[in-house]
Amino acid sequence: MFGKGSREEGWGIQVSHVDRKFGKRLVLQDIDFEVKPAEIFGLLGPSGSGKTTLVKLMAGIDRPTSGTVVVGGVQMPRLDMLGKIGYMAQSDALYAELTAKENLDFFASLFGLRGRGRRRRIEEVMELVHLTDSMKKRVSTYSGGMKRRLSLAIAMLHRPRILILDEPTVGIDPALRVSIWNELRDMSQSGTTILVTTHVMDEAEKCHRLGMLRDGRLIAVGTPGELKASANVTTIEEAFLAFGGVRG
Ligand SMILES: Nc1ncnc2c1ncn2[C@@H]1O[C@H](COP(=O)(O)OP(=O)(O)OP(=O)(O)O)[C@@H](O)[C@H]1O
Repeated sequence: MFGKGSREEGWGIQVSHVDRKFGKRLVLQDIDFEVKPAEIFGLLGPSGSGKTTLVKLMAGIDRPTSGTVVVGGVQMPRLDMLGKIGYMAQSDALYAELTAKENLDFFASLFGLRGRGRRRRIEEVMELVHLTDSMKKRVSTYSGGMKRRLSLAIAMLHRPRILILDEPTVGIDPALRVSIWNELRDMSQSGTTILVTTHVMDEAEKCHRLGMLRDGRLIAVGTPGELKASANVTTIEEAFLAFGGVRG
């Protein structure tokens, strides 16, 4: 199911008994699950349920209060893993006064991409997010959706083994959303492990497996089919409500 990447060991993510506290507030509680190599794993949950807090631990930009996060066999956070992970945060980390091309060049340098390969890869990712014609425009003139697309292009630039995307398709129109999901599927088929957060139910259906978060707890994990079957419902939305104990 997961294509040729499934033969490669070690590029999964293991989250083991993770708690994250901010002061006295327990924002993540005993989170325990695994993302398999080359899988598209979706984290689904309402606003404030802890999705961003959890993906930051996996991206290695925060550390758990207790428990462990292991990515590609390495316990996080670890600085030398950052080059192997593509992370797209919810708020865009772009230089507004620079053009898209200058932003891409900057991140390409950080990732050690050089020469003709770098130019080709920049063209590829910009084509993918339909921004080729806006390559030379300043990011300050971009719309919100264009900034999201540029952030996605940057996250994919260095062909990371693990791609962590926090709400990647917010503000992106439906046609482009479809092409981005097609690309995510292709990447997973060629071995990239993808963790994506969403509250869009039809996107959740496209993931190989889902984890449902509610109030900092993982209330269910499984394929979309398994989750619907075990809740005896026909939609992911209903399954989420059933697992949360709040049937509509
Ligand atoms: N640095 C912090 N200090 C204190 N509280 C925090 C901090 N970061 C997050 N929180 C709290 O943790 C909870 C979970 O936040 P988080 O951003 O992880 O949720 P989310 O599921 O990603 O929500 P959304 O979909 O709205 O982004 C929230 O109540 C938030 O206020």
